[in-house]
Amino acid sequence: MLKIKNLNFSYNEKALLKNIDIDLKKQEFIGILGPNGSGKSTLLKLMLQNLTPKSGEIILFDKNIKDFKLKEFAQICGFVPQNSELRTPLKVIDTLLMSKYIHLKNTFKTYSKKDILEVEELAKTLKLDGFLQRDILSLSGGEFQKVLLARALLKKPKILFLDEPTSALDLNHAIELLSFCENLIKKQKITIIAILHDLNLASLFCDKLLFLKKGKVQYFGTTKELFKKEILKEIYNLNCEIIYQNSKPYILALKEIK
Ligand SMILES: Nc1ncnc2c1ncn2[C@@H]1O[C@H](COP(=O)(O)OP(=O)(O)OP(=O)(O)O)[C@@H](O)[C@H]1O
Repeated sequence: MLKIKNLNFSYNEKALLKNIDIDLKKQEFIGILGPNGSGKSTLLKLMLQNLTPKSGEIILFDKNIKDFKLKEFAQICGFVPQNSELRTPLKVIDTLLMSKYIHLKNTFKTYSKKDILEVEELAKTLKLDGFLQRDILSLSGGEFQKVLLARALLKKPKILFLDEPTSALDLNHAIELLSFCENLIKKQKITIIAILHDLNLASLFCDKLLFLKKGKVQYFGTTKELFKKEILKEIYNLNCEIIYQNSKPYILALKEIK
């Protein structure tokens, strides 16, 4: 579904992403993990064509992403950023309706009753219905993050890219949001590619993990394959114990004893 072939990227003269080769299957929940500064967001930006590789190819549904028409690419790929550039004082309902703009055939036409119903229905599912008339700038971090998710989903994307989607959420809301995303894989047959920092949330939700370190794909596999003490030490310099619960591995981080 998404293949990356020998991709290299640098912001300046120093190479950042080096010889990235990835082959991702559709309808999976893929987690991109790795230490701060390892290149996770940069890799996501390259997949979304916000950056251009120095060399290599990104192939989506058998087509090089640079050969997609911009509108088609924007329809296929939904993106939930870490911190949105949305700084305009807009109502939540207007922010959400704007994401339907991409589906309007005639851009002079306005939104239909069906669009408004769809927005209201999704808002209800995400427990955002009480916020539709609020200014987006007045929302809490967690509420705002859910608006960004709703905005991405209204485009009905085939792939949903999430950049630390739970960073502003407490554990209960994080699990709620990721469970909602997980259900989308089954119900709407989408693929999810998410940057996550929380290893235990990754264990709960991800089918596969990609561990980046210093701009290289160090490991790609399931949590059962990758959640090993030596691998986590190598990637994060983390001392930990691995605990199994319902056949899923969880990480118990340890403070180093000197
Ligand atoms: N526009 C830029 N110009 C120069 N360097 C950049 C730019 N954006 C990011 N970098 C650098 O590239 C490296 C990788 O950044 P990136 O944001 O991809 O890492 P990350 O793995 O997502 O980190 P984090 O977990 O901290 O969010 C970092 O050293 C960062 O400082």
